[in-house]
Amino acid sequence: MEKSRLGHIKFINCLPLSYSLLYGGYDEGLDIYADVPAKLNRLIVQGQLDVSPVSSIVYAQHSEKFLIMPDVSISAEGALRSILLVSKKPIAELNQASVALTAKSETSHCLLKIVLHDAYQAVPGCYITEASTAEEALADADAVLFIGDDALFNYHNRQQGLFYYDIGAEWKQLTGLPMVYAVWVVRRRFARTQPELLQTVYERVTGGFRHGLANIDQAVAAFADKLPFSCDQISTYLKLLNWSLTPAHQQALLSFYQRAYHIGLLEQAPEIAFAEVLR
Ligand SMILES: C=C(OC1C=C(C(=O)O)C=C[C@H]1O)C(=O)O
Repeated sequence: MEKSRLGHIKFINCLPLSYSLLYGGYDEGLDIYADVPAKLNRLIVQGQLDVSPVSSIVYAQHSEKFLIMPDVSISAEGALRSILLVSKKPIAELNQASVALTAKSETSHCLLKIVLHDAYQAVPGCYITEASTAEEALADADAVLFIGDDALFNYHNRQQGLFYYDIGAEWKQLTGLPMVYAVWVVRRRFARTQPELLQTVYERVTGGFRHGLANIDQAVAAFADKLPFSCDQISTYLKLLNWSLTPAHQQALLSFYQRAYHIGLLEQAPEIAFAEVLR
C-alpha cells in the first residue's frame, strides 16, 4: 500500500497525537518524520513531505504551494508558557537591543517582532541561535526567545535577575485574539493527485488528537518518564493549548498575517485556502 509522508512535531505540544501515532495504531498508512518545526518547514517546502504541521507564517510565505488541512492547528487563547522571551532588560527597553531567536521556529520570530513593534515601538537586532539554555544565549544577547520544550523548561527553571515574558499573553493583550502557531499544510499537488491518501491523513491526525485527548492521563504518563517535567506540569501546559481551527482561529490567523505584512515580514497576506476532505 502506498504511504503518505507525514511530518510530526516532536514537542510536548503534540503529545496527544504522538500517543495515538505510537500506541493507538494511528500511524497506519503513514511514513512519519518527526522533527522540530523549522526542519519540517524546510522539508515540506522542498517537497519531501506530503502533509506536515508547519509554523503558521510558512503557509503565508508559500501559499501557492499549499492548502491548509481543516480542523487542526496548534493554538492558544493567551498565555501558554512555551513562547517565552527571557531577557536581561524589561521588554519595554528592547529597542535596538540584541535578541537571539531559537533556530527551531519561524512563527514565534514574527510574533515577537510584531509584539515589540506594535505594543512597545521597539525594533531589536535579531539573529538565530542554536542555544537552548538562557545562560548560553544570554552570553551574547540582551534577550532570547525560546519555543516548545526548551521554553517550557526555562519557564519552570526561572532565574533571579532575568525578566520572563509569555509572548502568547503579550499577543492576547495587544489584539484580544487567540494565536495560531502551527497549521497542517498539504502540498497542492498531493491534494490533487492523491485525494484518498489525503483523506486517510486527515482522519489519522484529527482522530489521533481526539483519541489522545480522550485518554490524556495515559498519554501524559506514557511520555513523562523521558521528559524533564512532572505529569502535573505537562497536563497544566496542555490545558493552555488548543488544536482546533475554528472560524475565530482563522480570523486570528489572518490578523497575524496582516500585522506581519504591515511591518514588512511578509510580501503578501494570503487568504486561507483549505484542502477538500470529508469531515
Ligand atoms: C506553541 C508552540 O507551537 C509552535 C510554534 C511554532 C513556531 O513558532 O514556528 C511552530 C510549531 C509549533 O511547535 C510551541 O512550539 O511552543
